[in-house]
Amino acid sequence: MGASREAVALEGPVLVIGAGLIGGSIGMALGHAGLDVLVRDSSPGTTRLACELGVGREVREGDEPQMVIVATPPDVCASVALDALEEFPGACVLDVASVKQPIAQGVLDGAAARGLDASRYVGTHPMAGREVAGVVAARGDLFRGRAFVVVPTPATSPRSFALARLLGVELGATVVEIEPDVHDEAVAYVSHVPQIVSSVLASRLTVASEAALGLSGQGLRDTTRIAASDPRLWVEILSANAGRIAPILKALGEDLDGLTRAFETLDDMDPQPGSRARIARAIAAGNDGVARIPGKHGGGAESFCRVTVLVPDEPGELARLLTHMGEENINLEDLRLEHSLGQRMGLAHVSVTRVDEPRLTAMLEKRGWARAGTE
Ligand SMILES: NC(=O)c1ccc[n+]([C@@H]2O[C@H](COP(=O)([O-])OP(=O)(O)OC[C@H]3O[C@@H](n4cnc5c(N)ncnc54)[C@H](O)[C@@H]3O)[C@@H](O)[C@H]2O)c1
Ligand SMILES: O=C(O)C(=O)C[C@]1(C(=O)O)C=C[C@@H](O)C=C1
Repeated sequence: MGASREAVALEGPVLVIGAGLIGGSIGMALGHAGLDVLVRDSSPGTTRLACELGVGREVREGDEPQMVIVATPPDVCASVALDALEEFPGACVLDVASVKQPIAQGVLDGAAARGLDASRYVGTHPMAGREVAGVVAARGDLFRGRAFVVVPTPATSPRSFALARLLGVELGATVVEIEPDVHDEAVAYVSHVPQIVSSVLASRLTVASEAALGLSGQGLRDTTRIAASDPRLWVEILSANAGRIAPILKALGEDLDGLTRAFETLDDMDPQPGSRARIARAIAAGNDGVARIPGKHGGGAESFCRVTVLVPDEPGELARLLTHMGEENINLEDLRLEHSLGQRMGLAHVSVTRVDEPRLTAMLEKRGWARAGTE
């Protein structure tokens, strides 16, 4: 498939079906690039909201999209894609779901049964998202610098494949081609099991005391951010990849059982030899695993520099820091706050481009802000 590419341009119109976080973010990015973006959601109110938020415009009679992007939950992707193949006979139809094999199979089987042209279908998966759902959380720069996986089926035409690649490029992402089952095995490791572990870990906090939670630092926040994800969406994603998730969870369970035994014996008056070594091995194996993740923050953030500034916990202080940056014409790329109840200082993690970093450092010094580190 990769070898035979046609000269084709992504010109639009592009119809986005499913105007949530991902569909909305794609629409915003493509609209920003000057394409005519059409929006359709099963909820008419969401369609209107998406249009008001700048995702695109509503579909009009006679519209003939060049591309249809299905950004609905995974359980309905295949049927929505099949309906789109039927409704728009000139369009390339793709989906962006987090699992690929069952959807590809559903489209191929459905197309054969309904006499539709499956060569116009191609699966994709932008490897970027957020823990919040819905179009209100959409951002046009969500996919910049991230992987955009293109997952053709044996039926996908070179034209559809080329258009899907062009979509990834237009989103500012790095295009990667993978087969459906290889994709699903990969995301079980890098996305699905991490989601489950984060959720299970965070669920332990429901029995922790208020006093304990008041001590929460960045370690807990780093490991639980995605525990805020939407259960309705994730039950569909995870159940569509159950066979690949189960063995990884089983291995994880065995690791946890071994560690549990080690901690139980360490707690005895006469601990068994080897328990400390077992714990050390577990932490060291984690070092090995994390060292294999390419790029510290994943993709695009590499080009940013994160400066941590101490901000007094007083009204208006954060606004004062941002005003100082604005006055020096330093563009804020991202901002994350770390602040725990009862602490007199908060940490503002301010991301700027590497080019802006020296000016930010100089400004902080000049205006008397304390810096707690730079990454
Ligand atoms: N959230 C992420 O981090 C992420 C990242 C990459 C890919 N994905 C995939 O993108 C897809 C959308 O996820 P999301 O996070 O944007 O979800 P979301 O809940 O924010 O949006 C889904 C939208 O689809 C609409 N919808 C549901 N059924 C529909 C139908 N039959 N026809 C038209 N619209 C319908 C909903 O009303 C909603 O507006 C999923 O398949 C998901 O696996 C999600
Ligand atoms: O960063 C997040 O919030 C995500 O959950 C993104 C994430 C991921 O696991 O990397 C989640 C699901 C998607 O299918 C793709 C991306």
